[in-house]
Amino acid sequence: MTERHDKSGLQVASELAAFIDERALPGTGVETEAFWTGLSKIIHELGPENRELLDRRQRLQEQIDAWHIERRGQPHDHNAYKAFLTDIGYLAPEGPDFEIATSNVDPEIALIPGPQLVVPITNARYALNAANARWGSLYDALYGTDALGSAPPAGGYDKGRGARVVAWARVFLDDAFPVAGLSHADARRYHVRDGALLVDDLPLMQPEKFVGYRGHPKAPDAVLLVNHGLHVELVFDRTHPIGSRDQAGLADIRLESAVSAIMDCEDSVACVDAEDKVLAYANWLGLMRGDLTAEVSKGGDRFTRALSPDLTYAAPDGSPSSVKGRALMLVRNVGHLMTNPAILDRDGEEVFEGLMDAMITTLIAIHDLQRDGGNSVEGSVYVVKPKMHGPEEVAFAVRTFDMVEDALGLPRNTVKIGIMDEERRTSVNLKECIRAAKHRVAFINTGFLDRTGDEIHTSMEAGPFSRKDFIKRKAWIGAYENLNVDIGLECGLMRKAQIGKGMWAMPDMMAAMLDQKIEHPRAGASCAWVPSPTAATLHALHYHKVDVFKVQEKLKAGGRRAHVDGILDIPLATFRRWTSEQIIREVENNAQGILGYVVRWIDQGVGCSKVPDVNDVGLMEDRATCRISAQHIANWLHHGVVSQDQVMVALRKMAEIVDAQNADDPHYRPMAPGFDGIAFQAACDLVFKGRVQPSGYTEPILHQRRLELKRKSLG
Ligand SMILES: CC(=O)SCCNC(=O)CCNC(=O)[C@H](O)C(C)(C)COP(=O)(O)OP(=O)(O)OC[C@H]1O[C@@H](n2cnc3c(N)ncnc32)[C@H](O)[C@@H]1OP(=O)(O)O
Ligand SMILES: O=CC(=O)O
Ligand SMILES: [Mg+2]
Repeated sequence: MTERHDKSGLQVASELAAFIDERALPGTGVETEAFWTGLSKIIHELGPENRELLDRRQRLQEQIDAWHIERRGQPHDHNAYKAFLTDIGYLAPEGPDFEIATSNVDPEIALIPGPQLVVPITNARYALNAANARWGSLYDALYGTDALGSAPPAGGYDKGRGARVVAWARVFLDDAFPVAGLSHADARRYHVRDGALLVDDLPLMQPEKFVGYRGHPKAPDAVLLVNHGLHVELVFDRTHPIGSRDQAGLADIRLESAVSAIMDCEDSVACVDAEDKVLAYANWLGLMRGDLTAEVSKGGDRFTRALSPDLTYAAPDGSPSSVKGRALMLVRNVGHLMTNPAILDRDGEEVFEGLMDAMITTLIAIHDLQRDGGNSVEGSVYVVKPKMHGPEEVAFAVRTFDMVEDALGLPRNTVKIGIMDEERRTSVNLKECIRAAKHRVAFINTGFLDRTGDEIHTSMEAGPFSRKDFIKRKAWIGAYENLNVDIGLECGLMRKAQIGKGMWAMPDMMAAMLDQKIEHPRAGASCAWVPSPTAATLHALHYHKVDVFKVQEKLKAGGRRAHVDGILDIPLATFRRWTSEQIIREVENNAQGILGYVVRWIDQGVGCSKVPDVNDVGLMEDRATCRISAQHIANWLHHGVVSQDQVMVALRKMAEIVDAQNADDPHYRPMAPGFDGIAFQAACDLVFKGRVQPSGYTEPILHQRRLELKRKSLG
């Protein structure tokens, strides 16, 4: 039984109440009474509206289901479908042109295209690493991954591999910072004379790209360069193992990498109650106060990880200068769907978690607003709001933050919103969604993973979908990605807000990422998601190659390339000439991803995992990828592509494989041979009850099953 305190009519779990009263509020200038009264007002005034929005989602889904059921067996009539979606209000009329009016936006959001790292906020060690991933070693990223074609060797330093890394990095320098008549590969000396960088004795072709140095101008310890807004630090040290072998003494090339980082309270975490929410909020507090630390033991060493300081330099003229040492941090709140038992309302009902997140994460960010040299130099708070369906839900988020600002005494529009374009009703009404947040919007982003899950769920009754990999190759996704950029540009996001693209979900496949993710900046994205600091460093190279603002200018001049009609093209399996092996392999692949993810979520509270697929490629799995896999099996089950028995056989077979994959984890509880644990049951629920989950989300089942496990372990 949770111990609770009455706070202005709210029944608040005591650990959350203590956290707010004793840790979050002090130092913000917000009175305890004002906070709880404000939260109570928000919960009681906005709660019913929140519920109504969810009911509307449900009603629309039922209408869409019925439309497809009535027409089963008939050819799809696109025009009739579109007219129907307009009639029921799923497709809203598009209003006149406008430009966003977001103010006080930090340069990392408005002016510096670059990687955006996402990290589960409940893991302090990773969260600190993410904040510090503003800077990363190019040499390490190339040496320590498969980026140059082969996996890193075990054992000591491989000189041949090191030489290849150095040569590759010199080509990067030649591309980004050319010197007329000299390759960086042949350079022997970097020095500063009369405010200019000389490589040997030659200037850069674009001398303005030299922006600072550390140490003596004649033999600097570091040189700072900038290209397309991203900094590059050349580190010189002739005593360093690498620098000592380098003719110019170049020991490393450090790249400005994760320009921004999303501290995630949503799909990469497992927060089901007050205990979990306090962990998430406490880490956010540490980041906003700047005093978060984590004890790390690694490779036999133990050390304390803290936030990196800014980097200080002399500008070319010798005056002191600095560059940010940490990524600009955004916080992802949960969406409008879930409730959480951490707080009960005056009727004893769980409150909407999104309202709680809005108030508490903003309160915590006041610690940053009140200090210099912290996160936002512009005095803004950046909240990423996921899984919103259409303009009315965006408007609701805006009103929520209006009330939060009033309660916390913050100037209007202090809170900026990142709109995840990851539900179909948002994609098809994107312009109106942006309009609804025109004073707050700091980014739009194509969260294609959730978006794929919603694609399947929305049209569940339309027929069987293509195999997962083929869904990605159909017309809808190109239209969705293009229209997101086109509308973002049309609404004036260029140089005011980010236009972002989605996650690279294969964390170990860095060669493939280097090859493919350049398409994101080429498509006009000013940021795109990466799963790790190393991926951020490698993805940064793409923004050195592509001048995103030039691309955006060209795209803007060209107008819209895609239309809602393209987005509405449902990626059903048209020919269905699958062999039974292909069908089983598809189901097993999905089952493996679900089980590998769910077993750690339920049993260990880990919200994001790397899970091998059937080809043994480690995939980043979070709630959104789980949503896709579960919805996919649910869709094939519903249309008789596979039977319930076949799915159960696949789940059991893959559970054994997942058990074997986790054999080295001392905390792991195998699912086989009993298949009667809560985690296995949760995976079965996700699949067999997937069709009736709200929008196909996995949260309700995951939360319920994890709470069940927590209750059980407490006896
Ligand atoms: C659809 C969506 O919503 S996508 C958004 C949600 N997804 C995410 O947030 C992905 C975040 N990424 C992760 O959680 C992890 O990278 C995983 C689970 C994919 C892989 O984790 P692991 O197997 O532990 O990674 P791996 O062993 O390769 O690397 C661990 C090291 O990388 C660091 N690391 C890995 N991911 C991150 C990250 N996202 N941020 C910061 N550091 C990270 C760790 O701190 C650790 O370094 P350390 O020992 O110095 O602390
Ligand atoms: O949140 C991101 C997604 O792809 O979903
Ligand atoms: Mg998502």
